[in-house]
Amino acid sequence: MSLQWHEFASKDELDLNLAHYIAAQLQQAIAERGTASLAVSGGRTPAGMFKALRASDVEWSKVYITLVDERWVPNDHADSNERLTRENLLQDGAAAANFISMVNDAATPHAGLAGIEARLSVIKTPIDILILGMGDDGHTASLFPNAVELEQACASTQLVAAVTPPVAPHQRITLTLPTIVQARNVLVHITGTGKKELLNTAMQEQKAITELYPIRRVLDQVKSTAQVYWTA
Ligand SMILES: O=C1O[C@H](COP(=O)(O)O)[C@@H](O)[C@H](O)[C@H]1O
Repeated sequence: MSLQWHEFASKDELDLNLAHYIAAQLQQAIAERGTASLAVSGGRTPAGMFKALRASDVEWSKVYITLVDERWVPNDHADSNERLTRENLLQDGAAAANFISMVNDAATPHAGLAGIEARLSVIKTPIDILILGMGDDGHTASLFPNAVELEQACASTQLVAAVTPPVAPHQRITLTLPTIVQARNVLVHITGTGKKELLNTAMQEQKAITELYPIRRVLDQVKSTAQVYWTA
């Protein structure tokens, strides 16, 4: 496993550079394979990058977009990663992209899982570009430390798994670790000195640490060189 760091002087600079890179990768995938697949994270970090990306010159109708993970809430809920993506990325030219939602009408993600798995079959794997965030507890996607479903989600042969975060709100659905690490291009998008320190801690060579932080488990198994996009 190797990590390539890109550091920026401001959030605007990070958002523009990351969006520019993703747009170029999407166009390259379209040129090579006819379509491109993109999996995006939610949370507080990506909105600015989404706005920059939607302004990029990409053949959006050839792009298939899904989420890295979703909170099990209606898609117009304030905490919905789909709502964040629709409001900030799937606008203007990018509205032509094909979006695959990660929620359905089932009462729980466990009950809805088979339907979401089937729906995601339109996404070609390995996913071309996959953008990870990281929480303050070292979770990435919705692979949470100490979640009862964590080991299953890290070993599953399925695309998605249902997860119950021990502390964070809402049950979740997440791409499984094997789905994530097979992606052609894995990007980690984080901001703040706390997250930089946390990621450096998670990457230390101690077995207890490797097992503690899901971000480490993922980055240890990524097939390509993962790239970190960071600003203070
Ligand atoms: O709950 C989630 O958290 C992580 C990190 O979010 P952030 O607000 O700290 O940027 C995010 O990557 C994930 O998609 C989301 O569901």
